[in-house]
Amino acid sequence: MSARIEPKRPIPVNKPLIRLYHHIYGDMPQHGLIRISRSICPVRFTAPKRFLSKVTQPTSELPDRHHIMTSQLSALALRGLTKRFDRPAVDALDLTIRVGEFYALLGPNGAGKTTTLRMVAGLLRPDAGSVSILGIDALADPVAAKQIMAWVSDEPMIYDKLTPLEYLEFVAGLWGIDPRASEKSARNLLISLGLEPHLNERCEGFSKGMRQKVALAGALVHDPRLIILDEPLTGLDALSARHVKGLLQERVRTGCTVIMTTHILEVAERMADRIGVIASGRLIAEGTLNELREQNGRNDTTLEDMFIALVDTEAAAA
Ligand SMILES: Nc1ncnc2c1ncn2[C@@H]1O[C@H](COP(=O)(O)OP(=O)(O)OP(=O)(O)O)[C@@H](O)[C@H]1O
Repeated sequence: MSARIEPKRPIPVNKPLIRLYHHIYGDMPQHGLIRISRSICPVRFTAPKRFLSKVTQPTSELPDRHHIMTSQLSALALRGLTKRFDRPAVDALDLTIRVGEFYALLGPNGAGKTTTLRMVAGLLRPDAGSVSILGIDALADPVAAKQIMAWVSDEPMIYDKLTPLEYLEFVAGLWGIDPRASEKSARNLLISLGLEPHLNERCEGFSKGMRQKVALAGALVHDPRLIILDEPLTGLDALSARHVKGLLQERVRTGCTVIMTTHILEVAERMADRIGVIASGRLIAEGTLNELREQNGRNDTTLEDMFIALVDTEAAAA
């Protein structure tokens, strides 16, 4: 059932909104910041100009697309990245991902994948080490890093009082993009994910898979060059998974870099240019599928067999 949002209705500040806001601005919103203004671009920020200027002002260090494609920059370089909770979760991790790669980060439960990606996305402070995103020191300049990066968590962060189109307008507004300029690409993005029949329905009635797709579309609104996804295909039906995979492959074709964690090894096998396997917070194997096969002396084996053998060997040595 379709439920249009009434114009000029204030949006209460709630948890998903706070998480989204915090992710982009690294700060907390206050009550009354957000107001729906007009039906054509219904979602507007009223107060956070000081934050908007942070994300919209061109950063001189921000590399342009041509420079990214022609330089020797890494899309992501982690050096000695370390995070400890009660024990080490990420242990002096070194990882380099090239521009334009589709990289699958694999590992058993608790290996440190999400913790690594949360540090890259600026949601968790490392105890030690460095994070460089397209040459930008993400720890020293997190706002500049976020301008060129998308983070899609395994728990979709969407504001479900809005329709998908309004949500994307809202996110575009957070990035300081004129909603009129972003409307067409937002619509196309949602359609490419199979959400056309639901463009004007409130997200609150959506299934988990539909919410995941809206969250993915929202993360791509500012045209990021590095897309980081934590388990993006879990819980998606076959058609939805195909839509998501198609969208990610399309982005890679246009020069974006994608880093994805997944437990669905067939997806990594089919889609990834390179695969990294981590266990106990350390990289234990990396390469193309064929390189991994060569390294492990298993010429015709599946990724699943290789993964299980690698993880078993690591566990036995620990
Ligand atoms: N906020 C936290 N507080 C305490 N321990 C944590 C926290 N977040 C993660 N950990 C611990 O850090 C380790 C790595 O967790 P992480 O979520 O990064 O693993 P993962 O590889 O993403 O696992 P999964 O495949 O199950 O999602 C685990 O031992 C986990 O219990």
